[in-house]
Amino acid sequence: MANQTIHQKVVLIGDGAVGSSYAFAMLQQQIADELVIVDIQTDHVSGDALDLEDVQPLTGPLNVHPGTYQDATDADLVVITAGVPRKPGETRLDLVNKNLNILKTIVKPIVESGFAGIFIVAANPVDILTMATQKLSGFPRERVIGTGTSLDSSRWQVALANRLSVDLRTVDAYILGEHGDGQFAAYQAAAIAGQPLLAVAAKQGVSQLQLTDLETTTRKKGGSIIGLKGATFYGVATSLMRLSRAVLHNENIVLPIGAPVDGQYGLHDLYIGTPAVINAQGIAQILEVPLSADEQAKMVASAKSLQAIAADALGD
Ligand SMILES: NC(=O)C1=CN([C@@H]2O[C@H](COP(=O)(O)OP(=O)(O)OC[C@H]3O[C@@H](n4cnc5c(N)ncnc54)[C@H](O)[C@@H]3O)[C@@H](O)[C@H]2O)C=CC1
Ligand SMILES: CC(=O)C(=O)O
Repeated sequence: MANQTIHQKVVLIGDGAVGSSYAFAMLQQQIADELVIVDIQTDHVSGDALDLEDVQPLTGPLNVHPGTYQDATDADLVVITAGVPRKPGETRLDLVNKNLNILKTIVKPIVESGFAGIFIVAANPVDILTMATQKLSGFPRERVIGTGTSLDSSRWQVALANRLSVDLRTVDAYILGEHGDGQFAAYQAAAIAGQPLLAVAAKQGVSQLQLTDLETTTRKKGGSIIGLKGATFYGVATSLMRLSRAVLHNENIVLPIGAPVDGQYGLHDLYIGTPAVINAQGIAQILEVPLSADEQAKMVASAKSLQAIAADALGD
């Protein structure tokens, strides 16, 4: 990784709601030394960089400034949030062609800059765009990370903590599969303070049907927020910040991501939501969550739907 020990540099592509929230989170958390922001709306980026630099006296130095794709030449991370967001009633998959065309204009000049770091992708449909980033860049798969079901897992953890009245930090539970309608909760492996989720729920009189309703609400939460305020951004921006920290601080931490499965769950040749170990090399290890037969069938169905879209959009 370029300049890992000397000067950590991140290039953010896309300074909209998600991108600017990510930039703010990076400044709050003091994660890199330099943050370069690139967007076709150049005046907006200039204004945002000036606005963001005033955070520094109260947090600490992080050189934030506008830039170009050429800035990726010595960057450790490129974070892609550029794209058209989902409109009310639109699915993430409706976005595929629009955002694929935008992605093509980004990845090529980044690679041509000599970038030798790690890509993190959040633009939707994120599983397809992450796969496309890997293919267009020709980078090793472990150096291209998608946010996958990171946001969905956060939503699920919040929902479980609220429903079961437990401290959020004791909830160990993941949403797997597509970041979209094909996602599902992995119940067998889920735990609250080390106790199986299903046992804790049963003890509190919460039925599987009620958990399934909660899972449905979680799946629909993005759409609900978009219906109310037009977009969602704080959750995924924080997922991006957390992933950035895991890479830049070489954390070896397990996080839910969009991962390039290679035999896990019997799947190959796609990015899909599952936990993985993240460190300075990118995806150090993809973890396979133990699934029930029903959950495994959902994983395969989710993969099939993503592969069909990838075949249409990417010609695979
Ligand atoms: N993976 C996830 O969990 C989530 C993903 N998203 C996705 O993130 C993406 C961004 O969402 P928002 O920030 O809300 O959208 P936004 O419309 O606020 O921002 C998008 C930004 O991309 C910029 N842009 C467009 N084409 C560009 C190009 N060729 N080069 C550089 N910049 C370019 C636009 O000028 C704009 O500033 C969308 O695809 C959205 O669906 C949003 C929430 C959650
Ligand atoms: C927009 C989006 O992908 C979400 O909030 O889940």
